[in-house]
Amino acid sequence: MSAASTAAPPTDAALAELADAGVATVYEAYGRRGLLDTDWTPLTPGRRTAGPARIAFCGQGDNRAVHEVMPYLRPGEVLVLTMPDPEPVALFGDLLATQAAACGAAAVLVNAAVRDSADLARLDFGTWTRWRRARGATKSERGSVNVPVEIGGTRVEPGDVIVLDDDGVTAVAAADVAETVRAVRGRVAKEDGLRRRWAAGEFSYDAYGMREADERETAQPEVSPGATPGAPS
Ligand SMILES: O=C([O-])CC(=O)C(=O)O
Ligand SMILES: [Mg+2]
Repeated sequence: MSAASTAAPPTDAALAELADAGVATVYEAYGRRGLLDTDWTPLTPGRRTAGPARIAFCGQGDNRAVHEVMPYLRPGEVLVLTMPDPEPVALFGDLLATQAAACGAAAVLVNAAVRDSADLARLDFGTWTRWRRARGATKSERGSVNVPVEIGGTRVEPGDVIVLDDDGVTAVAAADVAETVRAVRGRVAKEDGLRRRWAAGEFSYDAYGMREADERETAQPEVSPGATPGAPS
């Protein structure tokens, strides 16, 4: 995503609109960009949320950077945790989650494992993780905090808006949030209109001209190259 530092922080209203629209709609409205294109498990299915990224890039199998990033975490932010080569090591559990809750995190995204997952599921914020695994992280490598990272093929900068729901996770560059909210509104209105038509019995196959094109193609006799139309083959 683009440089976050120059963009004004997103408004609560913009974040609420992106969260309500959900991952698939935001990703489509953003021109099919920003998807953190890998498998995510939400610990509390049914939840939709959005917030600016607060990032810790951990050492391999190590969560010292998660401890280091915690004092930076602000209300409404999405804590993003990753490591060079994601593997099922628990970077995050109940005790770190208790700190994130006290800071007012909107969500936690763990590109590794979490543990104590039943406790995490009871908290006010949602946790999205690659794996659930008890395997413990070391606490010795410094890592980096408040740095860009790449997750699921998408570069995420601190402050980019992360949108999370049951479908997965997508990101919008901080500088593109206002424009994306407008595009999301357009898409939601368009889909509302289509939903009404489909509910009334109309078919997209007809409305999109697919049936007509298919029938036209079927009606045309197939002519093999070099053959004389009408001549027996
Ligand atoms: O301590 C850890 O490394 C992770 C954990 O289980 C917790 O935060 O409760
Ligand atoms: Mg624990």
